[in-house]
Amino acid sequence: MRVGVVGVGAVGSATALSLVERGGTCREIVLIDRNTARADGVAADLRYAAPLSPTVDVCSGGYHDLSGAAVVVITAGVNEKAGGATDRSDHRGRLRLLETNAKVFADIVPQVVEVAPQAVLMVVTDPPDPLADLTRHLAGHDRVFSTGTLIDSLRFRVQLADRLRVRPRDVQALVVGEHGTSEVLLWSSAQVGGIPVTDLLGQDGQSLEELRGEVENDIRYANITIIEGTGASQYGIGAVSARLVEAVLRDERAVLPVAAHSSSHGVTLSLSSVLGAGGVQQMHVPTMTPEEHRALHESVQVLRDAAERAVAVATT
Ligand SMILES: NC(=O)c1ccc[n+]([C@@H]2O[C@H](COP(=O)([O-])OP(=O)(O)OC[C@H]3O[C@@H](n4cnc5c(N)ncnc54)[C@H](O)[C@@H]3O)[C@@H](O)[C@H]2O)c1
Repeated sequence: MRVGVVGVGAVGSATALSLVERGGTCREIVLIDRNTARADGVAADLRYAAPLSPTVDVCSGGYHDLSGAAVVVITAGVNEKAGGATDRSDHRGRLRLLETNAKVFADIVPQVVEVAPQAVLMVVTDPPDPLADLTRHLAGHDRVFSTGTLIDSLRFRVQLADRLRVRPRDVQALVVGEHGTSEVLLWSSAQVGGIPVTDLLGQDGQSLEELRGEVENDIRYANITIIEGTGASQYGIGAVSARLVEAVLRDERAVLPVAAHSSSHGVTLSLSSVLGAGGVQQMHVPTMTPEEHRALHESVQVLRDAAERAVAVATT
């Protein structure tokens, strides 16, 4: 199985490393970047690590090398730091990168689809959900999804686990909607060991409202906190991206909060999605309170506007 990664910056190289280290996910990884020297360098670096994993070849190349690829991961484009999207008070957040990265996608997607018409296309570049809508438009097919709110859901689980002093693996918690500032944290269904987390939190004197505010803030702006330290958020999303490629290649039908086009919402958003061969196979709306429904509705409006803008920018 061949997997392509287009955009070999911080996120693309972390994704490729995670693919190599997961082992057995794919047989061949093709790295493409407009900065060909960078793609060559990352491929050479990873090739020397590959003998420690089950058999996998890593190479750099051009779009023609994607022929026969089962999945192409798109991580090319400007990131939050370079694109000026690191201000916590700016509600647009990652949407500030929309216009610039829509133009990058107008360059990349047709070239990918020409050589790999059967490939599932996974969008990581920000803002990933409107760019996935744009990718569907440019590709002319529906085998497109974005990493969506899986990374946010993992962050939610980790933050809750810290406060509950349990391991994150045992916390079930979802974030749905936009991977961005309008995302919706589903507190009402967050559980540990079958117990609502809201029954367990706030027992040490801190009010539940205050604690919720703190957690929401930590998750909504986790990318900025990381960027303030390192310049780019890469390892978490790299691991997420490799895990999602694996779910597609193995036709796992894994239930994960990733984003695909929902015909009932008329836009790409994260819900409880079933991921396997061909990408997202089903999408289900989790049980929510009326307040959570309202917040999701607002997130959908944000995403619809952004998707329209992305298509307009890329096609004019
Ligand atoms: N979905 C998520 O949860 C998530 C998490 C972290 C970062 N991101 C996003 O991922 C993207 C990449 O971030 P990064 O930190 O790796 O950026 P980066 O600047 O390190 O790398 C981007 C790479 O894209 C390449 N590129 C740009 N235009 C190209 C084109 N037309 N064709 C081929 N290659 C091109 C650049 O040469 C560069 O190597 C950003 O949009 C960032 O915001 C998303």
